[in-house]
Amino acid sequence: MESVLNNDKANDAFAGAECGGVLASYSNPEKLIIDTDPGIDDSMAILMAFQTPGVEVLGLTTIFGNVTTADASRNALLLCEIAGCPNVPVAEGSPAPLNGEILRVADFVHGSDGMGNIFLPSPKNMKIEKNASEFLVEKVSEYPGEVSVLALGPLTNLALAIKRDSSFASKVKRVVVLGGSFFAMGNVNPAAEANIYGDPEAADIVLTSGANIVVVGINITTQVKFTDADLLQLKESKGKHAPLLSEMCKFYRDWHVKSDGVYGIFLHDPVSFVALVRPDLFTYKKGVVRVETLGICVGHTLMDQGLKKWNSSNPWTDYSPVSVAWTVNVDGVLNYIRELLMKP
Ligand SMILES: O=c1[nH]c(=O)c2ncn([C@@H]3O[C@H](CO)[C@@H](O)[C@H]3O)c2[nH]1
Repeated sequence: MESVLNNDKANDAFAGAECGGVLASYSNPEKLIIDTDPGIDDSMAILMAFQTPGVEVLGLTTIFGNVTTADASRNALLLCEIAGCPNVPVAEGSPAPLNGEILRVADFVHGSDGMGNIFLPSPKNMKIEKNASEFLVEKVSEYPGEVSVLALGPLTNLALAIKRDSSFASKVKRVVVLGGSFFAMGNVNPAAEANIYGDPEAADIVLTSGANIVVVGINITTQVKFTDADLLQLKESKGKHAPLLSEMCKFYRDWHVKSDGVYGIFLHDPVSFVALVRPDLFTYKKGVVRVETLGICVGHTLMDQGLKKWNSSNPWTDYSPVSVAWTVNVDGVLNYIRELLMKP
């Protein structure tokens, strides 16, 4: 897979980004919508996107997961303001999964404000009137084949966009999904990862939709950590958003110590953003992915790796394959994240 940034431009990658990260020299910026439930690591990824030259953030769409959908919209508006891009639209998404039942909001991971209990003042701007699925359909229809979506939360809004417009899957350029855990354990329970668990029906619709999809599971993202030493380096750095992010990360770090015995943090959402702009830092395997929607393994993602010619058809038969991140260049991804977050 090609990098969004060609080599010459990659060398300039951290110089002089404007709002939306678009440099004048980028005649063809990557148009991006971030579907998100911010969330501490979501906030990191969003601020990284705004700082990345060659990436034009068309808007943020919001979803429940780490916080309620209403709080996700508030945090998304705040993040646009903090990034210096207050006019980037925020379209609020579904308050609940397709089956109507929110099983949990992960305030124990992100604090009751979703930002590590730092309780920032309210944003000045308002969400737009269009809802998330309307906004997603509108933008992919306006720029067919040009809009990428970075999906950092449960996939309800994307499933609703697919239901709203049967050509959505063919018009979206690419969807990078942070979700699932492939042949590894989950983070909600042994079977399920939080984003897929948040709306398994939606995830199954999106992953079998035929869209050009890259899935980054937590079997990949948990390989990329900021240790306590990295967090200290972030705090002491001259990064534009370093003071805010290091304040936010305290709560998230303490959760990792309690929950995983990790003295640091997993960089789930930033790693997924890197998969979008530097796909060359990962390898991929293609296969059909289905999601369990019933029983004790609800939310489990299971991929047919294509290792066997099945004797009869099964629930994986005849669906389009997706690209599943298989390996990650940990140092390459960490360096990319450090550059974006720690450089002035
Ligand atoms: O419910 C959760 N439990 C966790 O342990 C956990 N660790 C991280 N996360 C968030 O869910 C996504 C990855 O599964 C990211 O947005 C994390 O912030 C978690 N959510």
